[in-house]
Amino acid sequence: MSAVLVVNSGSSSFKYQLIDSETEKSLASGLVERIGESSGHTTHRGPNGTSERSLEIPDHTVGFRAMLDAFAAEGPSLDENPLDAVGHRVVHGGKRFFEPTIVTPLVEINIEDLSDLAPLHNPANLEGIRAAKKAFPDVPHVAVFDTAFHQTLAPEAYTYAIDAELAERHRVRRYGFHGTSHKYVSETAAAYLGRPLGELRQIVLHLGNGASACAVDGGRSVETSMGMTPLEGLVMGTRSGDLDPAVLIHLARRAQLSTDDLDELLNRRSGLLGLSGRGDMRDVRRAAGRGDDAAALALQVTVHRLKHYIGAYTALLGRLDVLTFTAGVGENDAALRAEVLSGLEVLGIRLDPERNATTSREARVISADDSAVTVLVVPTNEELEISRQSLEAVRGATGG
Ligand SMILES: Nc1ncnc2c1ncn2[C@@H]1O[C@H](COP(=O)(O)OP(=O)(O)O)[C@@H](O)[C@H]1O
Ligand SMILES: CC(=O)OP(=O)(O)O
Ligand SMILES: [Mg+2]
Repeated sequence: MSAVLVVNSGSSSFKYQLIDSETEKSLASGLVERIGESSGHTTHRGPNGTSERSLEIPDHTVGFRAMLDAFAAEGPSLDENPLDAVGHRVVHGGKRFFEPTIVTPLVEINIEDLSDLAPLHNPANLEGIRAAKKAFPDVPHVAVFDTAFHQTLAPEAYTYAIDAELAERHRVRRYGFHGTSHKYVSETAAAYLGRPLGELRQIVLHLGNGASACAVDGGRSVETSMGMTPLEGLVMGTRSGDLDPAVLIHLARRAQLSTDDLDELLNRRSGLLGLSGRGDMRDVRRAAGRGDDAAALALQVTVHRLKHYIGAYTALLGRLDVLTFTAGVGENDAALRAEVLSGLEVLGIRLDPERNATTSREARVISADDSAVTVLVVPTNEELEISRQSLEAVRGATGG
């Protein structure tokens, strides 16, 4: 059996999955967490169940080694499942990368060059690539970019209304992110409903630690809420999402915040964390349930912003057929889904409370039978999509 190893690196963690190249079955998956802290943690799910270890993981190279140790100790054996490719999630591909791309030294330089446009993500993605190349020097490594799916945005959607020449020189425009997830989820939604992708107008809400909305017309991304960087748009775990750009100017002048301070503030100390002191939605919800006003407001701001985007994207699409929730919060937080959709009957959206409250790991309908818009929960699987695209790239390169 041959397989694809997929690495989804974040700033302080990475997720991985070993996926059978023929059957697409997940042979193993896991998570390496708290990289850079003194007490790192690995979770590995293989053929013998789940195993966990705590150890110091100073960087991604050590983290990658810890993952290989878990494969060696718990299986499945990487010798018995030779790798066709290692697929890497890379968040920012700029204007250059639209396709899954075999990683060469030049590609690495380009990914590094885009780091200032995705400071939480691209440096970590690159560290993961370098660690993986050291461990598997003879296997093709493929980068799959979050930005790729949004290459179909029209100029009026990707252009910011600032000095055109300055914007061009500094690559300032909307790129959009979570594209691998938006693509996978919108295609899965159409297949699940047995309706032609080309005829559907969809909104996908990817609500994880990072969060973004995407309007998908006939399978093409036509608008998305993240912008030049993964900071714009929805309220996220630690990121602010939308705000008046003059807030930055004001804080620079009045609170003497430097550009690095502002970067840190908006990317790492805002969103749910900034509003309520907690960046994890489960903690925010628990606190709100106990009567914590700051947590309740954080939820209200999150919900208000989501309604705003659903309305705007329905208008842009001209009609809405399918609305899908995905990622950690979208898949699991039934209360949030109900809050977001309440009052949206004007758009033809009617939730079925019982269907919404059901927990499941499968794609499912949560709208009422008389809802004009079909509302779904579809678990995302960025790793599966990356493995598919990695195999395509490798087979394309070898003409196989
Ligand atoms: N049962 C749940 N209810 C609410 N939120 C949840 C639940 N389970 C997970 N989450 C949220 O999902 C988020 C992580 O989502 P995920 O898609 O894994 O994000 P990322 O890939 O960005 O790390 C966490 O911040 C957590 O708040
Ligand atoms: C692009 C992005 O925000 O990714 P994540 O949600 O994994 O942080
Ligand atoms: Mg994610």
